[in-house]
Amino acid sequence: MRSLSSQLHLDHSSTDLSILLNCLAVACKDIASRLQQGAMAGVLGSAGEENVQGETQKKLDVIANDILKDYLQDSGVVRALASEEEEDIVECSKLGNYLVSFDPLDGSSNIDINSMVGTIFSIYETTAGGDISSQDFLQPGRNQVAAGYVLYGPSVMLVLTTGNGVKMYTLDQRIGEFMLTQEQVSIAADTKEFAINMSNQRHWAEPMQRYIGDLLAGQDGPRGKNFNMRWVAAMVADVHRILCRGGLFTYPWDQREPEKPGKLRLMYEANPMGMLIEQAGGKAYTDQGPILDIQPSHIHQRVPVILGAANEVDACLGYHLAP
Ligand SMILES: O=P(O)(O)OC[C@H]1O[C@](O)(COP(=O)(O)O)[C@@H](O)[C@@H]1O
Ligand SMILES: [Mg+2]
Ligand SMILES: [Mg+2]
Repeated sequence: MRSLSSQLHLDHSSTDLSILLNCLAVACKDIASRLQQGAMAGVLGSAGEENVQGETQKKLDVIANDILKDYLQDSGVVRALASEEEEDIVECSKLGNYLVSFDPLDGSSNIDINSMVGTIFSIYETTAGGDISSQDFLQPGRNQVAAGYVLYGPSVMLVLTTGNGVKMYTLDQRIGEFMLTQEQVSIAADTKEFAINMSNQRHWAEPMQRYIGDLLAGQDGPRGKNFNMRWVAAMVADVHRILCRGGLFTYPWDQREPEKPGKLRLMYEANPMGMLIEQAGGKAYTDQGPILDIQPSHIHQRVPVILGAANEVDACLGYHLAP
């Protein structure tokens, strides 16, 4: 069995990138241990504050954010970070060569019901030595040098790409190490499973209404096959299922808040998941084009997301192109 650090060494990741990835892994082990304590440590429930997105923060959103910030600031290799829970970027080390964006706890509505949550991260290189600003973060997802997530489920898993496929690691709790458990993750091009929050159906655009309507029609409809549906309400867990057994995930545009073109955040949800999905042979799009080609305009920008099995993403996009 190979540990994360041995694998990073074999992958020829630059030393600084290995330091950064190991540092993220340690921070997530710390978060996992707080989650495991749950109600016993008094960490459940609301923090009584709102984040920059106007969402009520859970105590664990704040705790996970602080843990990641502390470890990354002390790593010596991070120039600055951006987080869902921070309005502005946070400067780290002047000598650092990496920019890290993260969602400290994805799926936080699951915390209080002891269901799955995760940490999602996206890494860019930077040469910005002097002043650094949020502008330095506004690079297309195509420029990411690494992306991944840690899923806090029945087992704790790290899923990582450094641009050469996707690997899965499982935390061996006895020795406190992430061990390589799947070397080549690959998503089948076809699927019979989709993930969407159906309660928003009436708010979607007409092409998405038609597409999902045809999936629901099953073998009697134009698709000629029955589809199953799953929704964990944590993108990290829904994407993990897709990497494990295929499927399509979408959080589409809807008309509820016209100034927000989607719910999911580009820099620390859509881009890192987009890189993982593409690296596993799937597709990651908005209704306009590939997520990874978007030129971001804001660190907290939102986008519609359609990702997963390549042929099914194409099928969904076909409805958006059709007259
Ligand atoms: O509650 P909804 O509308 O189904 O939204 C669920 C989506 O919201 C998110 O939870 C947003 O993430 P946060 O918990 O980090 O805010 C996604 O992970 C998930 O796909
Ligand atoms: Mg999230
Ligand atoms: Mg979050």
